[in-house]
Amino acid sequence: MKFYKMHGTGNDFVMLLPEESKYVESKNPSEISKQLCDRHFGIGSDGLILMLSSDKADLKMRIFNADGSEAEMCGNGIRCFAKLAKDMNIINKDKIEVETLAGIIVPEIIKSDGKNSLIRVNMGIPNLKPESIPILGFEGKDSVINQRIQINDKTFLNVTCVSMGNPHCIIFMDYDIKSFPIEGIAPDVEHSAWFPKKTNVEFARVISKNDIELRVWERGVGETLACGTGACATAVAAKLNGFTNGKVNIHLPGGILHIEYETSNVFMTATATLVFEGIIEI
Ligand SMILES: N[C@H](CCC[C@H](N)C(=O)O)C(=O)O
Repeated sequence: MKFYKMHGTGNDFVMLLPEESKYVESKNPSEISKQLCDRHFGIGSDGLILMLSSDKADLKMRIFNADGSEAEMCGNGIRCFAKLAKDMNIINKDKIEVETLAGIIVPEIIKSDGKNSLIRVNMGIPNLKPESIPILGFEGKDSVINQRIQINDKTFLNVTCVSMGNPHCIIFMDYDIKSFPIEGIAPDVEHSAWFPKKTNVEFARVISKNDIELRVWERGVGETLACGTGACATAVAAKLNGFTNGKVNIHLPGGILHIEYETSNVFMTATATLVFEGIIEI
């Protein structure tokens, strides 16, 4: 089976074209994702992305995490998806509509030099309602902004929660997040009873009105070099808390994601890169 290995600011994916995607979908995509994403026994990646036909949009994208769980959306992944669909002539336009479990998402190729493409994505409208994150314990509230929750007997956190179709729990810190041992608390947050569908966990330090430093512990993966929906959710959370303006550079270990958010849709601009292609037996 042919596959394409791609990344968006260091968040890497095994990508399949429609024929292979249909085959995998007809088998057990969750198990296959675990096999292909394994960094020792498989190709190695943060996730598996299927490219499928859609009766609601130009194409349909399904994203499976390295642990086999299916996510609603993937920001870095949809940039890779748009690049691959155009480069392989699956679609012959630069701006496409993609059906996802988070709704119709619209990536647009701004420029491309073959290996790398610059892509701007309309990521849709963030959802702040507790029942949409979902997070328990805030019934009747409109949002969860800077709220204190207890994670375990020794950990209390001030959190802001945002859904980009997938759940995000953002923790703002005012000290060096590079050296902070996020693996010490992130898994407990990811699997906390507060979050019935688990959650992605963001550790953010505001550098200026236009810059945030970010590390992300992703649901179903662990720490990644970048997270597109996480960067969008963090930009929304920072604006809601009055920390930043509408245009924010999110500085992640894998690179910078440029986010625009005023009051409605969130836009993300960054690159997508083809690393290699290959054949694997499954
Ligand atoms: N692990 C995420 C899905 C991948 C999102 C991330 N890679 C991105 O770029 O948005 C979740 O379970 O919600």
